[in-house]
Amino acid sequence: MARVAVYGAGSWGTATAVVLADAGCRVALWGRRPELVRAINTTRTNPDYLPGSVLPHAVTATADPAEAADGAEVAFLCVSAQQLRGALGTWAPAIRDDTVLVSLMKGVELGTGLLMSQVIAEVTGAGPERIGVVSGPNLAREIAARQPAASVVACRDLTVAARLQEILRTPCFRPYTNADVIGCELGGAVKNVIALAVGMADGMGLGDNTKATLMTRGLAETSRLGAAMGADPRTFAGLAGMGDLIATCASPLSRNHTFGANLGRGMSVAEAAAAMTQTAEGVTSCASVLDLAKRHGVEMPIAEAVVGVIRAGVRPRTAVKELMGRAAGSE
Ligand SMILES: NC(=O)C1=CN([C@@H]2O[C@H](COP(=O)(O)OP(=O)(O)OC[C@H]3O[C@@H](n4cnc5c(N)ncnc54)[C@H](O)[C@@H]3O)[C@@H](O)[C@H]2O)C=CC1
Ligand SMILES: O=C(CO)COP(=O)(O)O
Repeated sequence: MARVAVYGAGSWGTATAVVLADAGCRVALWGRRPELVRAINTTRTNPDYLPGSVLPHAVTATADPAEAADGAEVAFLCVSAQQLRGALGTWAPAIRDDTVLVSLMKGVELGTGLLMSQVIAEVTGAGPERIGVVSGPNLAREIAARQPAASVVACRDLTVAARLQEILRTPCFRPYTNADVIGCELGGAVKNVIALAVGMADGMGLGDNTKATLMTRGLAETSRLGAAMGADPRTFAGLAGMGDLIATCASPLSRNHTFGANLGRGMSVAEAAAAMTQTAEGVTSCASVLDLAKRHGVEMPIAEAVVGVIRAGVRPRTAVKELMGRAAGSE
């Protein structure tokens, strides 16, 4: 039985712990707050982040990073993207040198423009053969309810990706391997920004033509950035690209979509933020995505419009007018 650790007992860390336990692993789930850890171990649920889902007995929560790391073949990392660097700095001394480090996150670090795999490499010094990513259309509540879904496990070393695939595979969760770590991470991070835009469209009462346009052109700008960063263009047509974009933009369960919809209905950014109890990564990562685009000389008009709304107080209706007023182009 593989022993694994999941660092971060939020909604996705907890849902992934369920998948891993279903796949036959013994799972140590690290949580920051001892009271939540106690609640998870005594009620077999995560009342704060995944209420209603019963956790398998193979999942044990702990607030001690060393206890979580003990004997772990893989450490899955899942806090909000801007918190990874600091949190990993505290976990890393407890984690063995041969443990594979896997990001479950979908964001880009502000200031550095680094993807989560790159932050992991920088903080721990781990090589690419020890760093993986899981990304795909995986809304936590549907995964925890064991609805059939697929995902991508990416690692530059495909032997490691195949091992991760084995560790995560269940009758309800089907991971595909990919060596394109950067493409998978970009697909996940940028779709959150596009989901904010689609949410705004929904909130403004706009229909399916508008949303399809945002999703398709959003994927086009994601692919342009990916090409400039050396990603494999095929990744964006797959689960970590189009798949996740569709799920997130279509689902009322998506926090990014919800945040955008609240803005579209007329809430201010502060009001929309106050209405959230969980992470909507696109709200912070939109600025780092746009920063990456500028560094690579890539045009990302939808991401730019989202940054305008979130950071500069542009009204969503004005952002739509600006997008529609851009110079005509070819597809
Ligand atoms: N929820 C979902 O459906 C999915 C989420 N993701 C990604 O997973 C990442 C985490 O998201 P969720 O689990 O959904 O967020 P969440 O808001 O449910 O949980 C965030 C977790 O991070 C912890 N945390 C925050 N700051 C911390 C710090 N400084 N030190 C230690 N822990 C800290 C919180 O206590 C909480 O456990 C995001 O990048 C998100 O995009 C990816 C796939 C699906
Ligand atoms: O990444 C996700 C689904 O794949 C979850 O999206 P949200 O973070 O918008 O809820």
